Amino acid sequence: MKGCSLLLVVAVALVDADGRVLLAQRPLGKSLAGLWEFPGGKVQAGETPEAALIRELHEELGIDVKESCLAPLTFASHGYEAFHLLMPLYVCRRWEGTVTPREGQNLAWVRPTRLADYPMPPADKPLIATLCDLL
Ligand SMILES: Nc1nc2c([nH]c(=O)n2[C@H]2C[C@H](O)[C@@H](COP(=O)(O)OP(=O)(O)OP(=O)(O)O)O2)c(=O)[nH]1
Repeated sequence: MKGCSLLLVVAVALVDADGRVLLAQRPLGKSLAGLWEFPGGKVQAGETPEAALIRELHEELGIDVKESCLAPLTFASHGYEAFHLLMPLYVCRRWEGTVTPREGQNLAWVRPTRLADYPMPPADKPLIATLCDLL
């Protein structure tokens, strides 16, 4: 394939005490607007995936997560038009603070078996089965 750039994005399945997973709706004006995704974002140059995730969770949701509370779960690999997305998905059941939509995004706590009710980016759809099996 010619000129395919790899984009590294890190994301997390935050799981609450009832076993529900947090989804965030992508705001209007962004790519994939309106779709429901796992919190996270792009890994910046010089950053580890874990550090990027901890930073994004603080910025987007106002929570503090320790690296030891992040466990690798699975990953997405998906070819979008403009780039190929490689997205490790961690699981996290422990954090400090209250989940708050700091960027005005809609949030939903969703049972794994109901994830398919929420329209997600194409990269995320194959992750649902794994979440149902492993959470
Ligand atoms: N955080 C997150 N991003 C996802 C998921 N699924 C998926 O395809 N993505 C894509 C959407 C974006 O192209 C990229 C994440 O970029 P980002 O969230 O940090 O940046 P952004 O909204 O400004 O993205 P963009 O408008 O520049 O495309 O990964 C997901 O479950 N969580």
